[in-house]
Amino acid sequence: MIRLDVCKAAFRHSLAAPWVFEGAEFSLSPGINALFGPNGCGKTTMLECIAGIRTFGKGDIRFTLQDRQLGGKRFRERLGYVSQQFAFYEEMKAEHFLTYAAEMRLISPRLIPDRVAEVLTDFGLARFGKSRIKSLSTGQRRRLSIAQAMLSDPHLLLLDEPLEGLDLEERANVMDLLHKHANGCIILLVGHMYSEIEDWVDQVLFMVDGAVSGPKSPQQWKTAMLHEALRNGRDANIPAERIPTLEEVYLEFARRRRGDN
Ligand SMILES: Nc1ncnc2c1ncn2[C@@H]1O[C@H](COP(=O)(O)OP(=O)(O)OP(=O)(O)O)[C@@H](O)[C@H]1O
Repeated sequence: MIRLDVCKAAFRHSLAAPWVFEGAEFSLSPGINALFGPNGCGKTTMLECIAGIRTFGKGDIRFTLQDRQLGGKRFRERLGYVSQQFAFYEEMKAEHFLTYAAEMRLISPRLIPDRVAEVLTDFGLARFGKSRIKSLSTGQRRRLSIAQAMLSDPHLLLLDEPLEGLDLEERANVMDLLHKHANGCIILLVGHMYSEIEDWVDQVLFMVDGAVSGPKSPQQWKTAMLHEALRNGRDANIPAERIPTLEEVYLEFARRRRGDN
């Protein structure tokens, strides 16, 4: 059993600042989980707090792996994190970069060459192992950034806008790769590609005005919104003649959350 619980979590940048989010409470299990919300609502901050880069002002996380709660070093060993502005050593060749990243993770030296070859192949980069990072395309770089996070086979993978700047085909490639690794790993990604990635996404969280709602599957979000629209005599801004898209559900959810009727 693998599970991440975020318990009554809150964050603010200083004692004088307002809470970015407060009372956030949700549980995630293996699969692809997406955290959606408007610019500046606190998605990156939430990932950084879960990763331990920032500290919650209130609340906590619990990470459970096979009935054992892991914290500190043991938690970090199970964690992969790719930030929005992932920094590379541009002059390094891709395989040297991965070897270096594996050494930093204290992977046993005798296992490193095979593991590096494995992730290069897994992420469709086998023929770019000897290429300098500065010569890779945006999509190849993005795949390399996720590949380095997968080196230690994490059970929790946090990805900040992993599809940013990628073309349609590359976005599908990255989502396919994530789907392949989602069995036995909690993947939490943040971004703005709602309907476009919903076929790959198992659970969705919405973050609006400092509160987190969900997780629910895209289907559950749609059903919930349709039920609510029926209950309220269809005052909702969602179509009557077809199943709403995830974008429409989110926009309606945000409108209601803000009391903007
Ligand atoms: N170092 C900082 N000091 C003060 N406020 C900050 C700092 N970093 C971010 N913020 C504020 O915290 C809030 C949350 O920012 P965050 O980057 O988490 O949002 P986001 O939802 O990831 O946004 P986006 O979708 O644009 O990436 C924003 O209002 C932002 O202006």
